[in-house]
Amino acid sequence: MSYQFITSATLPTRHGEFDIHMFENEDGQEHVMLTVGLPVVDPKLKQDKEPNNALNGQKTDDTAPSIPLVRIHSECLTGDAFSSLKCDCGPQLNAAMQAIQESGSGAILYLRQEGRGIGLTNKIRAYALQDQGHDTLDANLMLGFPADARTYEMCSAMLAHVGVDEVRLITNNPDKVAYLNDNGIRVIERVPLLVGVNDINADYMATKRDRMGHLLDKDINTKAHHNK
Ligand SMILES: Nc1nc2c(ncn2[C@@H]2O[C@H](COP(=O)(O)OP(=O)(O)OP(=O)(O)O)[C@@H](O)[C@H]2O)c(=O)[nH]1
Ligand SMILES: [Zn+2]
Repeated sequence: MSYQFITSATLPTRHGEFDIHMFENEDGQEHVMLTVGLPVVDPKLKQDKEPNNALNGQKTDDTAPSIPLVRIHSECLTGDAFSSLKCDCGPQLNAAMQAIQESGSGAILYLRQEGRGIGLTNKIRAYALQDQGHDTLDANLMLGFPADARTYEMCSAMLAHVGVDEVRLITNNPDKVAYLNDNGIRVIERVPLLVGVNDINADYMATKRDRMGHLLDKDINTKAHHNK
């Protein structure tokens, strides 16, 4: 699948101003990238790596803070827009936007892969099964879906648009780190992000840790009481 840049504009937010870039694949599926301090690379200059780096004004030295801070965020309408307490997505998105603004250089890749890639209606079907006592992973399997149906293949094209091939990645999900490292984007550092844990989603977080390989503290339940 190929991904094409369509258009961009500025986007002022309560965290600060971002540039918002729109990408589309052949099926018309849209993905969104918010950036700070990352000039667009002229595709005509792409063959020559050194001039691009100089053009970007980044990576002029090799110290970690000059490497852009990047968050790959999968769409979660219920968490991102409706303040759902069933997951940690909304607080994660806000914390990442804030951290990227403070760092002065970075990107949010907002991937339209709602419900770990099964879509919103199927995620709500999975929520209905969770209302009956099944966990997030079993609910997906009971509906005939894999535990996680996402891909990160669009990330390379999106990051190439702003000349980024090394990142400090904000995530607890080792799949994202592995995917980037295997596909030409070097993850220099994984930056953990533990926000938005509460009494309602503590079991969901524990399932992600115990059954889905997420790199989360052992004492999530304790954290729930002072990290709302
Ligand atoms: N199918 C399904 N999707 C869910 C459920 N809860 C959240 N999601 C989706 O899961 C995605 C977020 O995935 P998470 O596992 O929370 O986090 P992650 O992106 O893998 O990892 P981090 O980078 O550490 O946040 C979003 O697309 C949500 O819509 C659920 O119970 N079932
Ligand atoms: Zn969510």
